[in-house]
Amino acid sequence: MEAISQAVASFTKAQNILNMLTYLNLAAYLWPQPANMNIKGGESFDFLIVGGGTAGCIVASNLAQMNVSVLVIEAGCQPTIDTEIAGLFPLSKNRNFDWNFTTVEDSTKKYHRGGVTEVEQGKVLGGSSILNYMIYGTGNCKDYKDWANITNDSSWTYDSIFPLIKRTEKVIDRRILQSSDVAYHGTQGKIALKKYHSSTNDGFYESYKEMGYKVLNDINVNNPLGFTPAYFTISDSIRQSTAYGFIRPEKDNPNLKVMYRSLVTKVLFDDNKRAIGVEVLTKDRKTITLYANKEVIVTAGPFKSPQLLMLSGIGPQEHLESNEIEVISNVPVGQNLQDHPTNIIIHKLGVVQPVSPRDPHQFPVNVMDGRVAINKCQNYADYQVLSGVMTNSTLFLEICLFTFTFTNEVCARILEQTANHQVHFITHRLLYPESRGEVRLNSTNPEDSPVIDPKYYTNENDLERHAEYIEHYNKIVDTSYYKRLNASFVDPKLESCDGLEVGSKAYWKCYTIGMSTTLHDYVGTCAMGSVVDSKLRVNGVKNLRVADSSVIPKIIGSSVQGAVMVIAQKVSDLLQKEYGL
Ligand SMILES: Cc1cc2nc3c(=O)[nH]c(=O)nc-3n(C[C@H](O)[C@H](O)[C@H](O)COP(=O)(O)OP(=O)(O)OC[C@H]3O[C@@H](n4cnc5c(N)ncnc54)[C@H](O)[C@@H]3O)c2cc1C
Repeated sequence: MEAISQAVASFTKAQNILNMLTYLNLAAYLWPQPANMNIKGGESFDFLIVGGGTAGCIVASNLAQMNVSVLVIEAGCQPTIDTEIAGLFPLSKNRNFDWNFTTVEDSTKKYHRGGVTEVEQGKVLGGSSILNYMIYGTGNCKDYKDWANITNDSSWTYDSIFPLIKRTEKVIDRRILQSSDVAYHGTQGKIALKKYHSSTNDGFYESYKEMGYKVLNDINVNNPLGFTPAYFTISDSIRQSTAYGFIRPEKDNPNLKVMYRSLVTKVLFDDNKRAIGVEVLTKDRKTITLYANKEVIVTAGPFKSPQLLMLSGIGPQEHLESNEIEVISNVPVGQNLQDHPTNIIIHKLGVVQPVSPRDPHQFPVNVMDGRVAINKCQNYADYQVLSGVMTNSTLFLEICLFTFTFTNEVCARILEQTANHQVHFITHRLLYPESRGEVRLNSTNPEDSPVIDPKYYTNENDLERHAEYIEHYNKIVDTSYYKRLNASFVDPKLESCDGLEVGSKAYWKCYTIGMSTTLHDYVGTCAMGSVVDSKLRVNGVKNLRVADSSVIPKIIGSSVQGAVMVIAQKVSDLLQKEYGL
């Protein structure tokens, strides 16, 4: 426990130093200057963008280049300098640019601080692309075929959206650029993508080959299954947030204005249910009204977009009426919440390693990305494994305690068993969960957090499948490389699994729940096909769209930020066409 106290103390100290840096706002020159002082209530803009997050920055930048006036209203601040340094991402948690949400009490989070999931979400220009883990993926053909089927709109198939992926990406990885895999990526976009190649991982790739999996230069629609170095939204050690990639180059564009620390509290409608503007609680706590000549675009993320719609009268009738909100459109806002249930697995490697110093400019682990299908004829994965070697127990504790918020006891028990050894740190995700959670209003106060209930594993199949897949992956401990390393699975000795034989089916089920966590891939709460149509227009009203992670109707088979960027590019094209811009 002494190691835990030390880790907590050094983590807190580092965060305090960074918080002091935040006040100096050293990176302010990179971003649009705050328009707060110049904007008075009653003003109008062609487009109002609610939330300058991952999607909002792309939409705002695209529209501003089309010669229309665009106002981004962002609840958070300008990005601080430390958020740009890729390796500092674990320190972003619980800072003032995180909404600091928590889920309802959750029986799958018994071994987490507070018995809940701490849900991080960016409250800053760039949104969650400022504090995410920078792993990049766009899903596979099946994902977009599912979206096209749900919306009955073939413009969502992979072939149709590939130009949007290509337009966003700027692959800078030399091995991809020199291979035929480059055909599946963009090289001229605004989000630079890099892979970390490291000989440390060679033995693991040997193990994967021995298990019958492909080791690939790249995972893409041509080669959807196998293991490869993960893509990161990092270039020259700098996080490639959408604020950095899309807004920074437009910072002096007179068409683009940004209000910071300003919370949109309501979308306003005329008698014909046409969205005409928004009500805003400004930084100095004045309530003002701003108008949209053309449309209001909501890009406030998977929790705040549904909350704002419900506060504005768009949502499930019964829930709105119970909150005494006048119903403008009765649609299932807040339902259909999805995330990839994620599990942590630790393998102790028989390699003793002196603590290696950390380089804040590098992602702290060389991550391998694996996509595995149980049925080898299937062309999409059932589970994804993101893993890498940790050579530093301080880093392990930081990730265990703060990133994944396991209890001190669980982290200490793992540490005891792995002291001074390298560990293979594995995150194992169920890619296609069937459970559906929900987001509800806590109250009619827009400053309150919404109620978040992910309902992980409430569909029995999810638990059965995830436990089976974890057992399936864990067979890696029988490979020659693992034997040579004298490597072994670390049992976290969860009280709820007492008496179960390690490796038995019952054990894996118990383990799956006990060690479950999240990588924050929340989607689906204003889903296409039910809340919005395939052109992202909110059903039952006019001139209002939602265009962020919340419109994803079915979660994709990879990390989600690439798909969020696709959605933002798509809505920009739709607006350009519809308004002849
Ligand atoms: C900690 C973390 C790690 C992650 N890691 C990865 C990863 O490695 N790879 C990956 O692909 N995905 C990852 N994700 C998920 C991915 O980052 C998100 O899915 C994506 O960024 C969501 O984009 P968005 O535009 O929907 O919302 P956001 O980017 O969250 O943007 C919403 C914006 O709206 C603002 N806002 C909200 N309400 C209001 C309001 N009422 N008024 C004004 N402004 C408002 C917010 O402050 C925010 O800036 C991670 C997410 C988190 C939180």
